[in-house]
Amino acid sequence: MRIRVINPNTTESMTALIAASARAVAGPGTVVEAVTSAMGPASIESHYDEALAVPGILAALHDADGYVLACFGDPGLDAAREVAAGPVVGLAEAAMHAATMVGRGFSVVTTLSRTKGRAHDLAGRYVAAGACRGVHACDIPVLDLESDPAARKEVVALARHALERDESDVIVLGCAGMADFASAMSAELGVPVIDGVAAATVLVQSLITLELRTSTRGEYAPPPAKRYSGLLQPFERT
Ligand SMILES: NC(=O)NC1=NC(=O)NC1=O
Repeated sequence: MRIRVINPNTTESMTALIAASARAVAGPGTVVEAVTSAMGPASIESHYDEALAVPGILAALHDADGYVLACFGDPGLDAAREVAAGPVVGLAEAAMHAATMVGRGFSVVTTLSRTKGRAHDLAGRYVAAGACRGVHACDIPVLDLESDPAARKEVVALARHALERDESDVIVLGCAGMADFASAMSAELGVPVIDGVAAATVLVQSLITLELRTSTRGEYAPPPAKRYSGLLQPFERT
């Protein structure tokens, strides 16, 4: 099977990080193709960035049996499900569901404080009330996670604080850029630390194995044919 892992930002080095995390959990019969969005923001740290990341995501939804949206804000997830010919899973969706299966309450450790509301909104959509005990931001910009040597230590310290403050028992990493922190953090903290890239890859792989794809019966039916003009003209559907 082929899983296309889409980095919705335009930073190639993050795509490489994401690819490594996805490939580490892919099964023997699974080919992971990681792609970088051809257009949009260098990183996604606001509603504006999320909005401008969606066209690049939609343009990448082809040539695979299933798709991972490799950004913790799950940008464009519902739109992607209307057009993709295979299952589509977001990082937050996968990580939060996995967290509820290995603990009673999880804390999210994410990047900028301004993205905390989005994480709360997604938790409200994906998991039962009370499952997400808190969302904490390290206020390290997404692209600095890779370049700042102190970043991992700060994220670990914040996760330790979150576990105590929230009385939670699982950590969800709130950014694809933290993917390579998960296993070392789990060993250091003694709790499950969930990387959404790995979780989403395994979930998409499972859905494909179960021969499950997004239902086209109702809300996720293909969009009605219509004209799109200007820069979005290539998205025209006939
Ligand atoms: N909460 C986040 O930092 N989300 C993200 N922004 C990106 O560019 N990739 C992410 O995963």
